[in-house]
Amino acid sequence: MFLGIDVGTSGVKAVVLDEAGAVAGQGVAALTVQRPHPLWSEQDPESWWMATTAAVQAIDPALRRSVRGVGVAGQMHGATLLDESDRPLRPAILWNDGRSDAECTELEAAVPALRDIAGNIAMPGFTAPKLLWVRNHEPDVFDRVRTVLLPKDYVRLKMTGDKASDLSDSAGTLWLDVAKRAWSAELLSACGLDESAMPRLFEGTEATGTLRPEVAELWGMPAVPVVAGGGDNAAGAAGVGVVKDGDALLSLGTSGVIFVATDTFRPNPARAVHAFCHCLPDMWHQMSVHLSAASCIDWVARLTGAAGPADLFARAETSGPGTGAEIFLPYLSGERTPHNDAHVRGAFLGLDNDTDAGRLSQAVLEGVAFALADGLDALRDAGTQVDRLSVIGGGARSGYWGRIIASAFEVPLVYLQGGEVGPALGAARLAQIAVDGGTPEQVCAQPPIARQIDPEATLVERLAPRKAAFRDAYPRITPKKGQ
Ligand SMILES: Nc1ncnc2c1ncn2[C@@H]1O[C@H](COP(=O)(O)OP(=O)(O)O)[C@@H](O)[C@H]1O
Ligand SMILES: O=C(CO)[C@@H](O)[C@H](O)COP(=O)(O)O
Repeated sequence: MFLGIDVGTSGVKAVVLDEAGAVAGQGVAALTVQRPHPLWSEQDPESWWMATTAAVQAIDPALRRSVRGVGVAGQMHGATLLDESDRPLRPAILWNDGRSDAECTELEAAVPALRDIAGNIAMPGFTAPKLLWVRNHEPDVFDRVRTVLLPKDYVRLKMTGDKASDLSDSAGTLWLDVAKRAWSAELLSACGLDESAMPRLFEGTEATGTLRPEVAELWGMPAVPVVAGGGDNAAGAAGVGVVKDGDALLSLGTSGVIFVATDTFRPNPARAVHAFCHCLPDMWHQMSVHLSAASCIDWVARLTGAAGPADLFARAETSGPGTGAEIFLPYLSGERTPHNDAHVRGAFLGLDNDTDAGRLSQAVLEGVAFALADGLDALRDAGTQVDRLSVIGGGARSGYWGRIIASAFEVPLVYLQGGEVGPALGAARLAQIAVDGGTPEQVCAQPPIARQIDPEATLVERLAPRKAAFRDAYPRITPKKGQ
């Protein structure tokens, strides 16, 4: 048995895989996001640790006793700043925090080679500009920073006592030389840091330490090896067999992500396409990243008084896809791909006297699909072909949303067993490689197909003018780009 842990934004998911690689048990524990000021998005690192323990303890004790290795995955980019005693100095600044726009400009000016080394535009979601923001705005905190960790690596520190990370997650800091798979002294020094503040780097398939005896006892399992794991998207890719050049997935978590595995480092920062290491050796990936995807489901459910995602989908279905006048722009936290705009905010357009909760809900499902379709186009403009997508994340629970997305993309969607908990599944598979051996192709093979959703000709036709109206709307709602 192998345990995989995913420190997501909405909650921690823990799964146990059996010898055949199937999900034998799982536990979840919710997390909340704090937004004390406009543009800010934070979580308390201690809440990750408490939720991780709760999620693991929710798994059947008999399964836990059989665990032979643990893998960790998690939300990327979050700046977790520790003092000399490894205590958090402030709440972690998350991947969807937009406060560090000015510091992105500062960083690009300080290191003209940044886009070549890091493979990406400096965007506020990444870790490096957040550190510059702390240096500029909270110098007392900055002076006391001894270690910077990513969310899953803070949980690892609590699990094993080791400061370690994998390359897929570390690439999202903007301090990694992504081609060389090593920290870049030049990028670190532009933020007043050096390698002594950074965790040791491992491939995602390598063990980084062993569960501390007191944690093993708390979790009811042996003191087993802990593997490096991956950022949630790369680990999700390992979970659903996105391991060869050109394999692709769509993640419908708090964020929406289109991830394409590549066998070489192919930076193409135009239109905010990301290029990072994969969590598998000698592999990289490209991504389009959308800051609000399934989170919009929870948001509109709250707004319209729906009981939760399932109720929301039932309401949306009553109005039917592609029929309303309403258009939704899902930029509740700003957007990365393709706009790189931390300041844009969401909007509903085309409201009329017939607008009701069902039509608003339907517009939200379509608006997220159109934003993701913009990301797919950005990847295609970067020369990347996508012929089909495996779906992972909580949003994979809805076939109705899948119909809308497949037709907005004009690309088939494949749903694989365990896809809803893909990053945790992948983390467990990486632990299996570290403990039992085997190649990524063998251990991280594609799970059995649960269903496939193809584009529907009539829906493609109905959505096309709505997608065009969506695209026209962005310049009109943002003074920055629309002037
Ligand atoms: N039945 C459902 N249909 C569609 N989406 C759902 C359903 N149940 C939960 N979700 C969505 O799943 C999201 C959480 O997905 P998850 O992959 O766990 O995100 P994260 O990793 O960011 O925490 C929630 O925002 C919620 O809207
Ligand atoms: O910022 C990114 C990727 O660059 C996000 O994908 C985060 O990694 C958060 O993931 P979820 O919580 O939505 O799974």
